[in-house]
Amino acid sequence: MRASLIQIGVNQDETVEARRARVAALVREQSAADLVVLPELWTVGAFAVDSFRAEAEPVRGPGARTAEAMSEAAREARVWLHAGSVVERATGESGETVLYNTALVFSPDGDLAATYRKIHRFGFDRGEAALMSAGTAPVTVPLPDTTLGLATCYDLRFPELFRALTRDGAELLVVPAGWPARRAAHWSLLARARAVENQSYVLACGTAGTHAGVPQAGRSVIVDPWGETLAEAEDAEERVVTADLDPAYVAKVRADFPVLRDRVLP
Ligand SMILES: NC(=O)CCC(=O)C(=O)O
Repeated sequence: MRASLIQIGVNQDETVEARRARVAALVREQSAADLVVLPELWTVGAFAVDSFRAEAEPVRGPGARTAEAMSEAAREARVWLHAGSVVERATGESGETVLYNTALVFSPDGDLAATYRKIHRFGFDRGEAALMSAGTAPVTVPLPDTTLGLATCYDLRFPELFRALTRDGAELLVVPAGWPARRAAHWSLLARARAVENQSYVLACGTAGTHAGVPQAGRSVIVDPWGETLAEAEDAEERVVTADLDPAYVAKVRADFPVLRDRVLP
């Protein structure tokens, strides 16, 4: 199974509309892959919090511009597409507008197979944490040969989410992100840690460029269930990171070194 992460350059000299069209073309170029992954909030920029409200969009129906473009790109390339995340505009219980940081997964037929609303919002009391609502449910997505577990950026710091995904059957943990260069060391370390402790592949796709004055780490990485790095972007330029994964290797690592069996706490 071939996985390609597209480390999108997110710079504010490009309009969201132009970036959406450019990214759709990049996805279509990846027709040799089985699974393509995009980063977090690549339309607007994960740190461009002042634009979140204006760029929010539904994930289905009229006005779902990113979902529509990504569905079409997945169908044309015939790939599973984790399209990163968008600022989702939804309606709350009292009819008010609420925003979520929502990841989208499309099948090779272009169907929206799953959505995941980011559970851990970044910013402490500001930015995303103040503007967006939190998701509440871990999400796994069955593929023909494996199961994806979904997490987004800051979620990477919360091992209990990954353990819940593993309990739910995940074997490929997919983490779109807009991770800043300043904390690049944490990114690489945590991606490998989540792979080793869950004996899973980790596909962690960051952004390139600088948005809202925050230089991005890039360094998208694919780690195998033994903690070996299979492919990694060496910098924060826009590039594609590709590796061949063997879904059966997850079961082999878990059987040969059965640490998950020794869990004591739930
Ligand atoms: N967009 C994010 O979730 C950023 C997370 C981050 O900067 C960090 O965890 O450090």
